[in-house]
Amino acid sequence: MFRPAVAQRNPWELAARWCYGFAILKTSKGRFHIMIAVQSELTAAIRSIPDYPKPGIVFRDITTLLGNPKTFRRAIDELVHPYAGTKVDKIAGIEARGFILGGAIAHQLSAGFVPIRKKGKLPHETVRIAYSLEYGVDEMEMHKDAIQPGEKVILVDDLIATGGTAEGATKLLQQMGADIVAACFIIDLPELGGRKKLEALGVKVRTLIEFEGH
Ligand SMILES: O=P(O)(O)OC[C@H]1O[C@H](OP(=O)(O)OP(=O)(O)O)[C@H](O)[C@@H]1O
Ligand SMILES: Nc1ncnc2[nH]cnc12
Repeated sequence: MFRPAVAQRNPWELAARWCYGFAILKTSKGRFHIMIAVQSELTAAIRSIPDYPKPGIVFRDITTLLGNPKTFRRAIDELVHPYAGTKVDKIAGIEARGFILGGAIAHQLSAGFVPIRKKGKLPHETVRIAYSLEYGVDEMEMHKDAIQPGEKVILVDDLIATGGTAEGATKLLQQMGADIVAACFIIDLPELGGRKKLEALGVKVRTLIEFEGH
């Protein structure tokens, strides 16, 4: 039977719904403010080094963020919170800085950790892929038995620039049949278009802060 949406509802139910909506609004607004504060804190904790490793590149050095217990914890908490309480089987970390973040995230989510390494470093049977990055080309690999088909995996690295590295890692994981929940980074260099590369492969991208330029 047709029921007008509002008129026949109990006024107490309407009031309860209104309060609930207000609470959500308040909470998300609160979270928005917290996020801006966290973003400034994380941005300030990163050291920028011009012309490293090549002229024209501003190297975004996260060692300063990692060395500060408060900002290291904040970054990990922010990367973890959307997945807290959800089932994640493995965190795949990209060598080298993705290992530091990925290990901490895996611990928080009670997930396993899978290293994606530069070629020639892993001792057992591997799958390998060539990839290009902002300042060169290389090859990366992972152990063939590191991921079982259908496992839920989060890919982690410190920074996405051209997206060549993360794209290579995504392709390796997809080859192994991983169900990639998301790819997470502290830093995005949006002008270099990495996010779009991953999204074109059907991967959700989550980043905490952005820097202009290279
Ligand atoms: O989006 P892209 O253009 O591919 O660049 C991003 C990659 O570059 C950096 O690693 P780097 O290659 O410098 O290796 P490292 O962590 O071993 O120093 C960074 O940690 C990412 O892995
Ligand atoms: N500008 C940059 N800073 C740090 N790591 C990077 N990897 C690619 N580009 C980078």
